[in-house]
Amino acid sequence: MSKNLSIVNKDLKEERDKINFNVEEFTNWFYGGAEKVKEKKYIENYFLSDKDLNLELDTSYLSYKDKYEEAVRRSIVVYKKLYKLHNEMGGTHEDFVKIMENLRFTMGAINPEGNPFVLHFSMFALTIMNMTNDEQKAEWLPRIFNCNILGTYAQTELGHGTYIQRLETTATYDPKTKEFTLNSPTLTSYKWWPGNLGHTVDHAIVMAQLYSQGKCHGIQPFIVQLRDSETHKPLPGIDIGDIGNKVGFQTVNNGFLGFKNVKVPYKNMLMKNSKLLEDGTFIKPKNAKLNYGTMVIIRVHMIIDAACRIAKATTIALRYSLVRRQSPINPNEIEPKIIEHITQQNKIFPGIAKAVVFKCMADYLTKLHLSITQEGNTGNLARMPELHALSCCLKAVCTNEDAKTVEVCRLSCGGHGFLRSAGLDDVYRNSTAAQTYEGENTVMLLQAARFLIKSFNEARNGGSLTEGVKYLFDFIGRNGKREIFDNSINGILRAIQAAAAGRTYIAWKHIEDDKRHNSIEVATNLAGVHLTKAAELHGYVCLLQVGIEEIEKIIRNVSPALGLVFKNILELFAVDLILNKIGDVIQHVDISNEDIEKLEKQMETLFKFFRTSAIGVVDGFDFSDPIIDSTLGSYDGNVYENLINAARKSPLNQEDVNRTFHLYIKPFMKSNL
Ligand SMILES: CCCCC/C=C/C/C=C\C/C=C\CC/C=C/C(=O)SCCNC(=O)CCNC(=O)[C@H](O)C(C)(C)COP(=O)(O)OP(=O)(O)OC[C@H]1O[C@@H](n2cnc3c(N)ncnc32)[C@H](O)[C@@H]1OP(=O)(O)O
Ligand SMILES: Cc1cc2nc3c(=O)[nH]c(=O)nc-3n(C[C@H](O)[C@H](O)[C@H](O)COP(=O)(O)OP(=O)(O)OC[C@H]3O[C@@H](n4cnc5c(N)ncnc54)[C@H](O)[C@@H]3O)c2cc1C
Repeated sequence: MSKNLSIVNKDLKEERDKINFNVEEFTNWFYGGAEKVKEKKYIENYFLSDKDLNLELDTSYLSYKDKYEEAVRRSIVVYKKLYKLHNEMGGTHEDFVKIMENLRFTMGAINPEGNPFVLHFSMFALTIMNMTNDEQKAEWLPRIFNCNILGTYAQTELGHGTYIQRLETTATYDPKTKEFTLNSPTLTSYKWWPGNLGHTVDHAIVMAQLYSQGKCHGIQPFIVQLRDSETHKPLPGIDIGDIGNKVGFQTVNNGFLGFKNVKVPYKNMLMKNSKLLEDGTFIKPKNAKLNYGTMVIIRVHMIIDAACRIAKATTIALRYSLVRRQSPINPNEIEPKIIEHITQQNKIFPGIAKAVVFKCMADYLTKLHLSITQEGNTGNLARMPELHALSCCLKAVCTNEDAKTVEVCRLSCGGHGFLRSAGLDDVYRNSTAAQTYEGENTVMLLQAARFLIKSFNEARNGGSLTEGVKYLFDFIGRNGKREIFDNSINGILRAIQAAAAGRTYIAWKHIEDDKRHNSIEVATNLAGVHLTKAAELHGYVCLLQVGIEEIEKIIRNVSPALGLVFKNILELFAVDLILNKIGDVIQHVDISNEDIEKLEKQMETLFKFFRTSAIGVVDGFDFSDPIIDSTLGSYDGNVYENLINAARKSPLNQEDVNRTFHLYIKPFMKSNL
C-alpha cells in the first residue's frame, strides 16, 4: 500500500497496534495471491505517478464540458502508458488482461465520474471477441486492440431498454447490393444511453431488427461506423450527440443515435450465432439468447465491482469512525471514538462482511461462467439458463446491497460524509447506476424468478434440479411443515432456504390460483411482488451457501488467526442476513422469540470480536490514498487537516471577496428593500 508519509493519527495507530492477524495475508487472499498484489501495486503506481495526468486538479469543480475534455485527455495518457507497459511485460493477451483488471481501480481515481472509453475495452471488444466468425475476428480485433477504431455497445433506445425484443431500429438486407440499410423509423427508436457514444467513439455494435426476404428475424448485432476516421464528423445519415447531464457518470459521454438510410456492408453483421447467407436466407442460432451473451459477461463482472465499492465505502467509514470522537457513553468519561456506539458498528461491520462474501461469490461466478462458456463452445448450451438466472439474480441483489451499504456508510460519517471530499458521492452514484444498467434490477429479479418457478414445478413433478436450487426439494419434502430452526451457520442457511422456497411456493400458488381466471402471463404479473421477493431470497441463499463453502476452504488454507477473522466475518454476514429477513423467516421456519433474541445477542458478541479486526480487514482491502481519494478515509486518519486543506482549495476561496458582493449583495443590502 502506498501509505501517506505523514504521521498517523494516534487513535488510528492505537487500533492498528491491536490487530491480531496478518493484514498482508488477507490482502493476498483478496487479490488472489502475493504475486497479484505485487502486480496491482506496481500497475497502480506506474499509472498514478505520471505527472501528465495532473491529478492535483480537482475535476469536480469543472464545468460539464471541461470535465469531459479532461477525462478524455487523462484517459489517453493512461491508454498510451497501457500499451507501453503491455509491450514491456511481454505483450501477451494475459498481460493485457492483468493490466486491465488493475486499471478498474486506477481508472476510478483518474476519472472519478467515469471513463469515456470504458465501453471500448469492455462491451465493444467482448462482443466482437464472442459473437464474430473467424474472418470477422481477423478484420476487427487488431483494429480494436490498436485503438485504430473506438467503439461502444448501442442497444438501448429511447422507447425500450428492458424489452429488447421490441427494439425498433431496422437493418434491411438487400442481396443485390449485399448491404444492410439501417433506419430509425420513429423517435422512440433512437439509441439512447450507450456509454462513450456521444462524442468519443467512431464505431458501435448496433442491435437492430434484421429484415431479410420480407421477414423480420429479430434483433441482431452489426458493426457500424458512425464518424469519419479523419474528421470525426458524423457520417451521412447519422444523427448523434450527448444525452446531457445525469445523476452521475458525467464523463462517460452517454449518447443518442439515429439512422437515416445508413448503408452497412454484409460482412458487418456479427455471424457467430445467427447467420445470413449472401442471398438473404436467415439461419437461426442454436439458441436465440446467444446474442445476449455480452450482457451476461458484464453482469458477472458487476459482482466484483459491487464488492469493491462496498470495500471502499466501508474503508472510509471505518477509518473515520476510529478517529472521530463524539458523545460520551458514560457522562463522566471522555468522548469515545464514534465506533464505540454500537449503532455505528451495526452500520459498518455488516458492510465489511458483505464485501468479503460478495468477493467469494464473484470468484465462484467467474469460474462458473468460464466452465459454462467452455461447454457452450463445444455446442452444449444446457446450462445457459442456469447461468442467466444466477447472474441476473446476483447482479440485482449485490448492486442493491451495494447502493444501500454505500449510503449507510455516508450516513455513518455524519455531516462530513456529505462533502464531496469524503469520497462517497462518486461511489454512491456508480452504485446506484449499476442498479439500472445491464438490466434494471426488478426485471433481473423477475428473470431469476422464472427459473425458480420452473425449478419448483420440476421439483413437484419429481424431476431433477440444478445444485443451487435443490433446497426446493427439502421444502416440498416437508409437506407443509415448517423448518425447525437451529442456531448454527448451516441452520441459518437452512432457514433462509426455507424462506426462499416458501416465498417461491407463495408466488407459484398465486400464479396457479390466478391462472383459473387469467392467462398465465397476467397471473405471473399479478404474482410479481412475490416473485421478486423469492428471487431476492434465492440470491441471499446463493451468497450464504457460496460464502460458507468458500470461507471453509479459505480457513483451511490461511493462518489460524486469519481463519478466526474469516469465521467471524461469515457469521456476521449470516446473522445480519437472518435478522434483516426475519419476517420472511418467521413465515416458514419454526423460530421462537428466544431464538431471535439469541441471534441479536450473538450479533453483539460478533461485533465485540470484530471490533479489533475491522481496521485490519479494511486496511487489507489495500486501497492506496490516491485510490480511496477521501479526506475521511486516508491511511493516516488526519481527517481534520485533510478537510480544511480540501476546503481551502475551493475555487471560491482563491479570493477574499467574490465579485457578487459588489455586483449584487452590497447593492441589495444598501437598498433598504
Ligand atoms: C472501486 C472500484 C469500482 C469499479 C467499478 C467500475 C465501474 C463500472 C464501470 C463502468 C460501467 C460502464 C458502463 C455501463 C454499461 C452499461 C451497458 C448496458 O446497460 S447495455 C444494455 C443492457 N440491457 C439489458 O440488460 C436489457 C435487459 N433485458 C434483457 O436482458 C431481456 O430483454 C430480458 C429481460 C431478459 C427478456 O428477454 P426477451 O428476449 O424478451 O426474452 P423473453 O421474455 O421472450 O424470454 C425470456 C426467456 O429467455 C431466457 N433468457 C433471456 N436472456 C437470456 C440469456 N442471456 N441467456 C439465457 N437465457 C436467456 C430467459 O431465461 C427466459 O427463458 P424461459 O422462457 O423462462 O425459458
Ligand atoms: C448509467 C447508465 C449507463 C448505460 N449504458 C448503456 C450502454 O452502454 N448501452 C446500452 O445499450 N444501454 C445502456 N444503458 C441503458 C440501460 O441498460 C437501461 O436503462 C436498462 O436496461 C433499463 O431499461 P429502461 O431504461 O428501458 O427501463 P424501463 O424498462 O423503462 O424501466 C422503468 C420501470 O419499469 C419497470 N419494468 C419494465 N419492464 C418490466 C417488467 N417486465 N416487469 C416489471 N417491471 C418492469 C422497471 O422495473 C422500472 O421500474 C445505460 C443506462 C444507465 C443508467
